[in-house]
Amino acid sequence: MAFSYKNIINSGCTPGPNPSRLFLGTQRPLNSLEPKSNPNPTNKVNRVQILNATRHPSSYVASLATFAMLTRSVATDVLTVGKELRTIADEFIPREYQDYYLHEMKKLLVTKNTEFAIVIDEYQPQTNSPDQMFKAVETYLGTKLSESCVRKVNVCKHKEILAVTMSENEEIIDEFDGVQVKWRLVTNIGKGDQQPGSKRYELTFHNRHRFMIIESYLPYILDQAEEITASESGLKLHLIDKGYSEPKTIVLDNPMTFETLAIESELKKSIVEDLNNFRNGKEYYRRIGKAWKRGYLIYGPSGTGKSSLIASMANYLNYDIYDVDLTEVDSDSKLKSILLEMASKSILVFEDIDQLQNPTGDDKQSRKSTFTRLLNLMDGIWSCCGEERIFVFTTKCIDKLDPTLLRAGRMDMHIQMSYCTFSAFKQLAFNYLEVEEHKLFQQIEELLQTVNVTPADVAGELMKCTKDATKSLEKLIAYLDKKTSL
Ligand SMILES: Nc1ncnc2c1ncn2[C@@H]1O[C@H](COP(=O)(O)OP(=O)(O)OP(=O)(O)O)[C@@H](O)[C@H]1O
Repeated sequence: MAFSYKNIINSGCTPGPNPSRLFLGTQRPLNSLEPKSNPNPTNKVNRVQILNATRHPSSYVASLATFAMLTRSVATDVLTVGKELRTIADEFIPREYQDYYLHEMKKLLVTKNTEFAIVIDEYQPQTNSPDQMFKAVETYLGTKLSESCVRKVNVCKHKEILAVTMSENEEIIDEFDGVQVKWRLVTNIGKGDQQPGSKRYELTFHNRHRFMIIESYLPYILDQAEEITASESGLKLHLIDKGYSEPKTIVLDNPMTFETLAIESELKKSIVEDLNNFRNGKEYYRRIGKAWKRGYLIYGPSGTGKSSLIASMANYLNYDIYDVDLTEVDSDSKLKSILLEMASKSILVFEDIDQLQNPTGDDKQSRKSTFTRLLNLMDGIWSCCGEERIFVFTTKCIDKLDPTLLRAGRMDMHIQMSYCTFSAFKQLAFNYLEVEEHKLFQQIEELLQTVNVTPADVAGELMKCTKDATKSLEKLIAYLDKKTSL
């Protein structure tokens, strides 16, 4: 699980207001998160604290606590600190109290030195684009807030839901797998690479749980947030077009499903089976060492249901759709950002791909290079980021496509959307007129064998008179007759 763009602070290594940021995942080995030993563990300040203490046991503890905090900043090597403590205890603390003090001291040191913190910024430092993990944490913590407290409530216009968020500097304790963690929301003051006024979540927990937190808790939050979002607002359609900085997101309001999609039942069955295999294929993809993604090429004339099929897939899998207008995505970095920011369990759609490959007009060169970049990206490392990704390419004309794009591995399944067949018509008649059989069906079956009409054409005719099935079918027959005579 790669959290390549998450900032990690090891507070045991570098405490204080300006902690250094380390990277997890492929960019930095995990052992680099181990505390670094300090070359100079002794420090005069610590001794001053001890000398100022009174001889009362609790005062020693208070002073030693200060000592522990200061020592933490100069000597993170616990063994070295332990030796120092013994020397100090011998020198300044009455023998009968020494064991007690050392015991208390050890507790303090263990507590302070083993705290581990992860910072999740609102924006990614390089691109300034919103961080997915931040959004996920916000969504997840929204469900953890106590109802009795006063909260900031955001009303999202599109979604008509209330999003409850944490107040600044508020702390929330969460528990996962028996481990307690603490969340805090903080505003950045604009130091380093962060925008002033932007927010960050700080997650702290015991050092010994850091692998579990990174490998299980954070992915769990991502999953939970996705589920919460999907259940609250339905699926989303993210539109990525001109001037892309952040996708425009709208609720996907296409009710098309595999039940209502009018295509041959055998084809429908094979698509659903393929999607099931993909969705349940986590272990399989891991075992064969391949990124968990699948490419579909959907081709057919306008109005045969390519977009309807994509909506059916999204509704079936409960995946968001990212609709990318490649003609407007004019640089490598934009394409990379799209792929990186796309949530897992999503469908990335590139429509009318033949137009990119066979461009006409002034922007010929730039479109061609977009196409080449896309091919490279699909095969490259960027397409491996995230999991459960589906790529869908559509074209009205498969013959115009470069064979390199059709290669297995890029396009795992080719789906042809055809003109309206009789069985597709029966599905449409059921959708629009709620009839399964009718005396006019035979005539329509014969006509459909002689004329090419799309399901969109047929649907358009049937919609004209939905209250009277016979009248509606007669209108359709008249339309088909007219087409035949052309
Ligand atoms: N196979 C189908 N099953 C059910 N309805 C369909 C089908 N094909 C088309 N329709 C109806 O026609 C409308 C337009 O179809 P759709 O946009 O899916 O076609 P398309 O092939 O994507 O067209 P284009 O290539 O022009 O984008 C749909 O909203 C739907 O109402």
